[in-house]
Amino acid sequence: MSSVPPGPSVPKLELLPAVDVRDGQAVRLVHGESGTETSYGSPLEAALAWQRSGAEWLHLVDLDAAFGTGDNRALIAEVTDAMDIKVELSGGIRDDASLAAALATGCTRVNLGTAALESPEWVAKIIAEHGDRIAVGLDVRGTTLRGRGWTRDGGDLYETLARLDSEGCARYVVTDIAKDGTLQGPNLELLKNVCAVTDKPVVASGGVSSLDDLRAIATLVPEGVEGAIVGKALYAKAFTLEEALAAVSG
Ligand SMILES: O=C(O)c1ccccc1NCC(=O)[C@H](O)[C@H](O)COP(=O)(O)O
Repeated sequence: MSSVPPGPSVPKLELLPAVDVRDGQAVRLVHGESGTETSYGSPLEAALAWQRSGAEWLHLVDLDAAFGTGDNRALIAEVTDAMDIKVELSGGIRDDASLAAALATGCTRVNLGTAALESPEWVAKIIAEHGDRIAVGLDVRGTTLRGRGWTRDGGDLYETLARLDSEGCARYVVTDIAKDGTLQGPNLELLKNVCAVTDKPVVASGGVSSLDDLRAIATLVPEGVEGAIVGKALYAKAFTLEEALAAVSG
């Protein structure tokens, strides 16, 4: 009787299936641009489906809050409450009120973007207060950070990273906007470059299109990549979440 040899093993990579919410619907954008939405129905149904498939994390984004076109706060709280898994919340968390609402959902951590660029003193304060519950999203075009729903330039990636590191930021979520929602593969070079200048864990985001992309990201675990967010590829059924989890289970 023949047996199938195991494939090449890669280090375990955390996977964070994404639910991005716009106007009450689960959507995916291209390059994070407002107006490029493809709708995938109920955010709660999408999140429950990822949980049923074995996800340990959910990456949940309030796009309206990120763009400043309103918010989906009640729905985000409902989805988070329905999860038995860890939840990372992103989108429009920029002041005490939005932070308090996000943390009150019981999410595991929040992901700050614009605030890290525009309100450095406040961000230093909340990093000191909340430690590991605060991650910072470093969303870049080239090496220029983008804030306000990725619509405005917000400074240099490496200068900002050095500042946040010195303030004790626990984790970074790194997105190459040019890749986001495009199924063109992750920017591995960017991930390596960020890992080279920080000892803090990095979560990769944007562009994952295949199981091989996930395996390629997993090869960067020894350099500091901890996880990968997967959005469009799951909605487009490029692979199943079960397959993805098996591919990078270590
Ligand atoms: O996270 C944000 O705050 C945000 C703001 C504005 C536009 C997009 C934003 N997030 C997008 C995501 O986090 C995606 O879910 C993630 O990058 C997945 O990308 P992909 O796998 O390429 O669909």
